[in-house]
Amino acid sequence: MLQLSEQPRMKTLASLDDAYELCRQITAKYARTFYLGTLLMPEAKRRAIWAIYAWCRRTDELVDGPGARFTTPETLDLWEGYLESIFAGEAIEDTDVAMVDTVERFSLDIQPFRDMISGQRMDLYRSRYQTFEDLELYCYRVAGTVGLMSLPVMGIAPVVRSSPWETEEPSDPSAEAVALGIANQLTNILRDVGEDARRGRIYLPLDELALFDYTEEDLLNGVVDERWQQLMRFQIQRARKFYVKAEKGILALNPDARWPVWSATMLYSQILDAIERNEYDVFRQRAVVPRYRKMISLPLAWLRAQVL
Ligand SMILES: CC(C)=CCC/C(C)=C/CC/C(C)=C/CC/C(C)=C/[C@@H]1[C@@H](COP(=O)(O)OP(=O)(O)O)[C@]1(C)CC/C=C(\C)CC/C=C(\C)CCC=C(C)C
Ligand SMILES: Nc1ncnc2c1ncn2[C@@H]1O[C@H](COP(=O)(O)OP(=O)(O)OP(=O)(O)O)[C@@H](O)[C@H]1O
Ligand SMILES: [Mn+2]
Repeated sequence: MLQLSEQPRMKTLASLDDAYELCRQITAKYARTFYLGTLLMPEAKRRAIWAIYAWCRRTDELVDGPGARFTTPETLDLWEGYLESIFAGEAIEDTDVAMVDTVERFSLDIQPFRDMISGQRMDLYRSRYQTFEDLELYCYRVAGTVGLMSLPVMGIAPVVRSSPWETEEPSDPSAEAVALGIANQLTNILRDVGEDARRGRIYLPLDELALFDYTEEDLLNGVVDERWQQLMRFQIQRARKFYVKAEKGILALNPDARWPVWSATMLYSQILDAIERNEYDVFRQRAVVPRYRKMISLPLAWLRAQVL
């Protein structure tokens, strides 16, 4: 459970190596899908991603973790104050020591971090989304921001391959990084519909439920029928469009970041396939990607990173 220290400046902080080690441990413990991806990165980038992950995880825990019931808007104000300190070069807690270093090394921008906190604020007062526009804003804040935070660490390739006869839109790495975060978050939402419903939360847009003649009550009761399956097909199709947009951005990344990002993308998007295999029952079974599928994804991602 995250506890904000009350007299932060009184204690001795971790060394830089110990702080990064702590961030690695947090990532290994919680990021079942992404940790594998980070292991494929060069050391300096991998450490920075662990520091960012640990900060994101701690932010998420404030509203989603075991101590969440003690979190108020004031807790998030305090957390935002800690963030400002990190960007001013001053660590308050042990893992911040790694963040201060990462922020300086990769010249990170504070705005996506602030935006993530405002996304967590939404979770404090909101448990319903009327339209996809509302939901997309939430997804940008809690996950699209991760793309913007990670992009300077991953790095953009010096030369982006393109040809004069190219008719496609040019790549916009920031927008594509945001798209990957949104794709992941939509996947996460679809996988966790049942778990969230048990906490009284519905992330799927209510106007889209209505479009398929499916009610909030149906969802809270875990009804799986033709209406639900149609609704889920629609949601999965939309999430896949975000992955397609994101894939273009991977090509623009520095070559040493492409394999890990391809891996994370392929691993995470396969959760959608698992939902389909479960015939859209996200209430009684958790959609998981089998180990053997994860294992074959890594060499496949490597190949894509070489040729795409
Ligand atoms: C290699 C890689 C993809 C690294 C990014 C790792 C990172 C810094 C992740 C932070 C995740 C985090 C704790 C976010 C807080 C809010 C939250 C919980 C969002 C959901 C993540 C799911 O994590 P979870 O721990 O629940 O995972 P499990 O399902 O339990 O396995 C999210 C769904 C959001 C994750 C969003 C991303 C990883 C965005 C990735 C985008 C990029 C790396 C940009 C790449 C650049 C281009 C141009 C495409
Ligand atoms: N503080 C914690 N201590 C121990 N285990 C935890 C803690 N927080 C989460 N977990 C476990 O880590 C796993 C990943 O968490 P899960 O994906 O369900 O939540 P989340 O990532 O916070 O959700 P979301 O991505 O929707 O915000 C879960 O199996 C959960 O039991
Ligand atoms: Mn999780």
